[in-house]
Amino acid sequence: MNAIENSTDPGKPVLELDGLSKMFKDNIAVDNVSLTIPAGSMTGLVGPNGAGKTTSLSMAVGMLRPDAGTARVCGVDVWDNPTEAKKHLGVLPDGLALPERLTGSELLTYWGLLRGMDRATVDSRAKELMRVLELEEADESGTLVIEYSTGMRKKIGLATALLHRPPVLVLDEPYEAVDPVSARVLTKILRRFTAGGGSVVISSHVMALVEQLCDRVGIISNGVVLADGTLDEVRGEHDCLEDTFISLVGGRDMDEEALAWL
Ligand SMILES: Nc1ncnc2c1ncn2[C@@H]1O[C@H](COP(=O)(O)OP(=O)(O)OP(=O)(O)O)[C@@H](O)[C@H]1O
Repeated sequence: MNAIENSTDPGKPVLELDGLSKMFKDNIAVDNVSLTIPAGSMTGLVGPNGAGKTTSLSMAVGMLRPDAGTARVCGVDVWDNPTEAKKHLGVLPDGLALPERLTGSELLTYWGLLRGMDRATVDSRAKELMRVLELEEADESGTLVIEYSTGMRKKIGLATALLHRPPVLVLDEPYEAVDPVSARVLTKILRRFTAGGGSVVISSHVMALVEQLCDRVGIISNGVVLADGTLDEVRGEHDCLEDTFISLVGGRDMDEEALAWL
């Protein structure tokens, strides 16, 4: 597979979330979320803690069954046809569920073969990913994934998402715990990926990062999408995304009396 086979007509919807909803007991975590992600775009999903970002993304990629609504990737329903849908997806979930008693490159080999990739392609891509993501040294010293730091786990998770070069990447907080040098590398990788026709959805709390990286943004709060569109559309007349975010989500300050014992 190469970038051409995996790219889609620019602007064509590649990820379509329609009316996704999820309740945990009596808590409405996600309430009728609909989002359309066009090919070649980089979309940032932002929202306060507990807003429903992870729940929405988990339903979008077939990791959590919605109570209602549908998710389609490249036209394939994620729940009706999960095997086909997952071929089009690279996913960095919140918290990795990976075999951990392997080195990074062993994990990538296992992952690639499981996805039906040929051995030579898996080997060369795994080697390159390990080098670019600066995990090579850990690999050479035989470090197992279970011994990785939080940031290293994030990077190996990204490598598994990228390995089969899917057309759509869904990454839950990919920059969290990643050092600044690796963050730059990651930005380069994601930019190259979208320049080649790929589409990316990331969740993040860092408005400046989303503003710098993404061309589209969705703001979610209490399980509801409050705004979505191009960065300019969502920012509207505000100077920056953070101002839009606070005006929609509501800012709150700590009252002077709180934590007086500190
Ligand atoms: N497995 C679960 N069981 C019960 N409640 C859950 C579960 N997962 C999430 N929730 C609840 O669903 C709501 C949305 O959580 P979610 O993790 O999607 O938010 P988030 O926007 O990703 O938050 P954060 O930015 O803090 O990671 C929260 O109220 C959370 O407590």
